[in-house]
Amino acid sequence: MKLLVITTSEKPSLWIFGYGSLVWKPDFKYKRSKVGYIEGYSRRFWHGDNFHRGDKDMPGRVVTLVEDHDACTWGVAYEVTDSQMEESLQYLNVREAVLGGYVTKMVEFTPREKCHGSLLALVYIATSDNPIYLGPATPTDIAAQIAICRGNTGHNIEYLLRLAEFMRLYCPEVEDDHLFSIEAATLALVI
Ligand SMILES: N[C@@H](CCC(=O)N[C@@H](CS)C(=O)NCC(=O)O)C(=O)O
Repeated sequence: MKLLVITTSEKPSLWIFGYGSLVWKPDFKYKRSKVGYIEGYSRRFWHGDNFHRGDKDMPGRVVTLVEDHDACTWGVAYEVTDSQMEESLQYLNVREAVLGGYVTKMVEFTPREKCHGSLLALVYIATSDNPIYLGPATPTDIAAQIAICRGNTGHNIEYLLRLAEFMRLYCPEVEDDHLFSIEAATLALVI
């Protein structure tokens, strides 16, 4: 896949859009970040995770993007420049692609600050032909799975609650029924 590296009078750079664990744990060096959204996708807990938040016997549930013409998904875009580009892509290739089953796509990102125009950004998406793709389930069933799964990086509950916390802190105006219904159902199970 060809990446769109933006070359300006300053320095070549690449924007990477995160909408799941990347919003609260990018774990790579970047020049700056912007909160904003991409259009035409919904965020769904429909991807399995048998490494970070689950294992082969009990895969956890993590988010991916599904095409949805009328929807938009909020997250964070990170700008990486110079050596940060190679370092971040190498790191994310292992974390997202090799261990997570995500593939890359270029999408149009719109920052919240309206004074800035839209940007092209790289995003990691797990498609339905992915071997660990779990697909749709009710919030109750997704919660029951998240409540009992953990993996090499930690509990699946942490993954869910950190994402919900990000949305409340940085996107308080956004109504994400899918995310918050799963959060409520999970907390009802564990508290
Ligand atoms: N690609 C999405 C989702 C990324 C994601 O959650 N990937 C999992 C891999 S299955 C991950 O990195 N997990 C790390 C963790 O759970 O702390 C994003 O942009 O945030």
